[in-house]
Amino acid sequence: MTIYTVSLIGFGGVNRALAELIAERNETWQRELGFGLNIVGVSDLHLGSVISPNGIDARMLTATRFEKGGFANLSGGSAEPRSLHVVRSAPADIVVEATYTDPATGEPAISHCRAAFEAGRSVVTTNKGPVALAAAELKAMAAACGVGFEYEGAVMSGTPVIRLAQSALAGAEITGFAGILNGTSNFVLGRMQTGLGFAEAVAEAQAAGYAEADPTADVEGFDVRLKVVILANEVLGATLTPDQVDCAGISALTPAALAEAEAAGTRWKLIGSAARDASGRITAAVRAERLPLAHPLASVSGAVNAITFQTGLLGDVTVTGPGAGRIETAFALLSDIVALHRKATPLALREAAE
Ligand SMILES: NC(=O)c1ccc[n+]([C@@H]2O[C@H](COP(=O)([O-])OP(=O)(O)OC[C@H]3O[C@@H](n4cnc5c(N)ncnc54)[C@H](O)[C@@H]3O)[C@@H](O)[C@H]2O)c1
Ligand SMILES: N[C@@H](CCO)C(=O)O
Repeated sequence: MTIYTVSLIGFGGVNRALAELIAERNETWQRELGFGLNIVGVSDLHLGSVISPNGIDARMLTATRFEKGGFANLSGGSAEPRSLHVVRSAPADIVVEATYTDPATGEPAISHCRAAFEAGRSVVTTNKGPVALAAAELKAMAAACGVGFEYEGAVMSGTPVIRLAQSALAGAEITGFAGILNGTSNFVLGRMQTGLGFAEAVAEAQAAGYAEADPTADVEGFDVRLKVVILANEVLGATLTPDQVDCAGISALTPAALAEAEAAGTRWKLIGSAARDASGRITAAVRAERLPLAHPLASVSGAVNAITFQTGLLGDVTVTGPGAGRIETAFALLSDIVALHRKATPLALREAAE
């Protein structure tokens, strides 16, 4: 049986949810997936850090209400986050990067990834920054270091999109995509349709764990712009950077504007799209669009996302599912670890025979 040791970098909604899944399902995973997970390091800006080569009890970690700097009370703990130290020194096969997404710099996550690869550790991440801003460099570095780099949760949370497009749709001749790629803004639009104010709707999305640390990224389209860049580069072979994608969000829409659209048989949605034209040029955009109610994306509600891939051989292929949420996104991390496990196990992953 295989046990992978993991370090959790960032212990907010998503990595805490992964720890909960480990606490509840590790034995099932060992039976059904062929591996289990053992947490050997955790760091968080607010809580501090802890390294324990023999493992940290996931149940204790998730059941304890830690105060600021509270990891100092654990054996091997410190009130300081020391994230790079944890990445380098905790004996993890896999670093799970789930700190906040910085849409401008991708930091500190890019540095965490680089340090992990240098230390011979694979990385799985839900952080859009490193993937949108530095994927080419990081993929090359991971390959050179003989480790893995997976990031399915960077787009549409736990709903499979990146691997689906790259694997299951390989050869289908994808020429473009358009979709609802931000759970928070879609949730906010839906709540505003019921008459709730913009600020109250955003607060609800934050409480549900959908929103970014700075929800401006959700409602102004910056989060979708990162996802469009990721998908265009991963699926269409583009080399886009965020500044090449026109971007507008939903903050100018009022409940009255939404109601007026509805009365006219249309609905506002925040759409991210990219397409390759006949000359091979790829263009991409993020903007609120007024869709006819019969449009397949018009009925996608709440934090659900949906994307339609335009393909040469299959026509349109639409995938829909959760686009945000703590457990949903933790599942994406699990799916990344499954992918590492099945990829003939990168060099840094150790097997512990029982
Ligand atoms: N929540 C979702 O639905 C969702 C879905 C897909 C992707 N994501 C992405 O996953 C990541 C995590 O999301 P989340 O909802 O858990 O966010 P969160 O804000 O709940 O947690 C992020 C945590 O990272 C910590 N942190 C910040 N800087 C750090 C550093 N330098 N070292 C260590 N810890 C640091 C913060 O203290 C916080 O606890 C983000 O990048 C987000 O964009 C989230
Ligand atoms: N804040 C993001 C999380 C998923 O990337 C959203 O609402 O879609």
